[in-house]
Amino acid sequence: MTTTKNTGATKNTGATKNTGATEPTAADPAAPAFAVRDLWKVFGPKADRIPGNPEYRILSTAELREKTGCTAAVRDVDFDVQRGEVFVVMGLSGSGKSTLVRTLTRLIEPTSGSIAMDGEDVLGMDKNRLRELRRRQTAMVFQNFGLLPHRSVLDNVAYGLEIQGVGKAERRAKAQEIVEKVGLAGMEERRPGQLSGGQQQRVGLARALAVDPEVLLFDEPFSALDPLIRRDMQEEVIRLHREEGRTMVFITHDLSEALRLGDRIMLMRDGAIVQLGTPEEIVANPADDYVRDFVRDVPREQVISVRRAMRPADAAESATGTELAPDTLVVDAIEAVANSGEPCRVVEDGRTLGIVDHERLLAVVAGIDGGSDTEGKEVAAI
Ligand SMILES: Nc1ncnc2c1ncn2[C@@H]1O[C@H](COP(=O)(O)OP(=O)(O)OP(=O)(O)O)[C@@H](O)[C@H]1O
Repeated sequence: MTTTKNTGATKNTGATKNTGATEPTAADPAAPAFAVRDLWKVFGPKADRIPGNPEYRILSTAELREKTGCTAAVRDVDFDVQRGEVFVVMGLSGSGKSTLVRTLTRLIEPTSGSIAMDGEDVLGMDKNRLRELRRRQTAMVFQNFGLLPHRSVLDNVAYGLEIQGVGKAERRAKAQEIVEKVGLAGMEERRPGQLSGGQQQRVGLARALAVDPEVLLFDEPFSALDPLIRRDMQEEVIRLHREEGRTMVFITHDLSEALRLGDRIMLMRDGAIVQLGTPEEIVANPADDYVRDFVRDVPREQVISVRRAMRPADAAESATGTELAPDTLVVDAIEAVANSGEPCRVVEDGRTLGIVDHERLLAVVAGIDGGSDTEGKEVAAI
């Protein structure tokens, strides 16, 4: 059985303007950027027999491959990407990240399930509508940059606008604006081969931004860059996100990159979701040993907030002492407690939620806070 659920009406049947472009579809303002349900992508012979067959569904990826010759790259995946968030997809090599993200715009055709973008059924889109989705609503940034070697930086950046049919003067003006935005002013006439890796990726980023997409899709864009340049590019993405609030789906296998960029992180293993949560949730409460392995070396105090570290306040404590906001990081709270020489209060809207003291904060640093996700829950004694 190949279940293709209809999670949203197809609002555009591909009516074309005389430019050859399809009228952009009116988005449902309340819908998430992407809503993905029961999604499977199986590669191999007669792939569509796999998702609906309970006998196959319970097999591990390796067993399934052995028994059927098929690879389930994405297995029964459900998630939403909220508008304006940086949604990171993480996992080891072969866990299905690229396949999953490519199914969102049907660069890879899913085997079964449903995908809605802004409430519109992506699997129900015809060819014209799909082209519009790929050219205008989304843009992808790849690891290998994907630049045209014989074109100048400016013309590479303008390329997406060119295939949209935008006139030369207009697209070059727009490209110039974006080139400046990503810090490449003065390099407009160079060829990609005359740029460093980091600069080439800035061109890739600028090309994606030039079409003014709702969603930017990044497939390990910085993994070929050396660490310092990589850091620069991450800062660039954070800055652009802060300035523009664009939805971003970002694939990486680098945890520090995921923690730095992600509003939420989805961890995949063998095509399935192992855990989906904020960086803090994942570091504080890894779902299983696979996730625990990923987060083992994370400096917990730089990710976990006092909301998770606090204990209940007793009557005498609730009115005095230094105040901290609930999202204060433990690393900053340690300094506050040290400076004030006494426990600090976690306060929200004038109400004391709890207390953090040395014991609580050190328990987080030492990773012996019991993975508490309950405000004020007791921690293991240290
Ligand atoms: N066209 C294909 N035909 C057959 N199997 C494929 C195909 N594309 C991907 N796969 C398999 O699907 C699984 C998931 O691959 P995918 O590239 O999505 O993983 P990934 O997490 O992005 O890996 P990486 O980090 O190495 O890029 C792997 O086992 C891969 O071999």
